[in-house]
Amino acid sequence: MAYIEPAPIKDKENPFESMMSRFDTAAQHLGLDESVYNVLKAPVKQVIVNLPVTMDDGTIKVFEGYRVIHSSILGPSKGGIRYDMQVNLDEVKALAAWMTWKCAVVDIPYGGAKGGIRCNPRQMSTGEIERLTRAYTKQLLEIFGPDRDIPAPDMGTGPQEMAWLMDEFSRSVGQTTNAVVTGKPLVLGGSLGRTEATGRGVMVSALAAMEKLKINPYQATCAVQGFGNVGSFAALLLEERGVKIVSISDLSGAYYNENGIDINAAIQYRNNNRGSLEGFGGGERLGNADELLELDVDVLVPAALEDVITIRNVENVKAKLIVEGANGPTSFRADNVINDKGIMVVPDILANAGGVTVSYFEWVQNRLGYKWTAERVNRRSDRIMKDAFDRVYKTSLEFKVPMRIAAYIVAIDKVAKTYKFRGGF
Ligand SMILES: NC(=O)C1=CN([C@@H]2O[C@H](COP(=O)(O)OP(=O)(O)OC[C@H]3O[C@@H](n4cnc5c(N)ncnc54)[C@H](O)[C@@H]3O)[C@@H](O)[C@H]2O)C=CC1
Ligand SMILES: O=C(O)CCC(=O)C(=O)O
Repeated sequence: MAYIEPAPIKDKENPFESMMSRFDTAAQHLGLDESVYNVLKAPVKQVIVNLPVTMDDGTIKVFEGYRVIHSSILGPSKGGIRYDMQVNLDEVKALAAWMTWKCAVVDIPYGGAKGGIRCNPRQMSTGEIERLTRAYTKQLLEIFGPDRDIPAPDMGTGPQEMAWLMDEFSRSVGQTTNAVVTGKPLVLGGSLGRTEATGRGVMVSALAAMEKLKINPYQATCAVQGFGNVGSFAALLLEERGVKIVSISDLSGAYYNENGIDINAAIQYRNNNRGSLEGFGGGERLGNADELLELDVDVLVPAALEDVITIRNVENVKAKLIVEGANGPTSFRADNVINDKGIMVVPDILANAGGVTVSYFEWVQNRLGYKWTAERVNRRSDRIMKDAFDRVYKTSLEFKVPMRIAAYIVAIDKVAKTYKFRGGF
């Protein structure tokens, strides 16, 4: 079988390499046959678009956008759109593949995709972001569709961008088509519970893992990197269940309070401060924001970007449990050290799957023309997250592998079996 050799250590990690390394290990455990391996290892479609946008000063700036469909074997492809200066094809390819595995782990009928535009939304006006979003949608009209490829928010995007995307798509097809995108504002057919869903899933999987590790939430400490959609809700919901959040961070820096940070106050501060924790007084500022990753806490929740736990700092990580709110926060070269240190990792494709799960509920509600209560959404997504955790935990015992490889085994097995039954791709 044509497995990829790990590349030599470089200055910069490559998330696609990290994804492939875990995929290869899981494929070997499963004894995946070569033809299926070859089908699953590469994305089915990679689109790069140039997006000319008139800026507020009248100049025209051209942005590069991407949409990668990794697989549609389980159903229409699903995955967020990221606006960030680091967006590049390898990153989007990795994120798209993670969506395939994520949807399979939680057993929802979607394939995997991801999109992104290399831009800095914090330096753009609302009008510029709207024009950029509409230009991206126009270029991808033939890719998107409620039964083809369904985008959602990711880093740097939220309900407003999804609303513009939905509007642009609807105009082009001549009818309101709200099921083309999820993570919409409630008035446009968004689902109750979607905003909190990813952080809520992080909380559910963290509590399930703490139970296995016999960590009492009421005596546990936690540090959360990233205070956007995922990090802030994960922190809030863990705090509500008794966990003391001693440190939080965002682009402005990291903040530490040994008595526990008041997360509601931090959220309010951020909301009134253009989305930033800059100047937050509820904790002392750490000299270097990355110190947060090395704090002596029970639980570490990386909820910002890829490759923050790497071979360079993993020896210093002291947490007993890492729950990956972000996609790809741990590079594959750090895996062995983590395993040797006996740290449990609830991997991204399991821990942050609450978001796509409630996106699925949103799509179902849009197609039914019906709205579920928040109680129904939360009850069903909590059940799905807990069942997925138990499935992965059981597989890790059965195959004697860490939770991350177990999650890939569960996912690849499901996609491979579906592929074999369908055939003919
Ligand atoms: N939004 C969603 O539903 C889902 C998001 N994810 C993943 O979760 C992660 C975060 O996404 P969102 O919360 O949606 O993004 P967001 O844009 O709402 O927030 C990102 C946060 O990370 C912070 N950040 C950026 N660079 C940082 C750094 N170097 N150190 C510390 N903080 C930093 C930002 O300041 C911000 O607080 C991403 O990896 C994303 O792919 C995964 C599943 C679903
Ligand atoms: O909600 C969705 O459809 C996808 C969210 C996403 O991009 C992710 O889970 O990484």
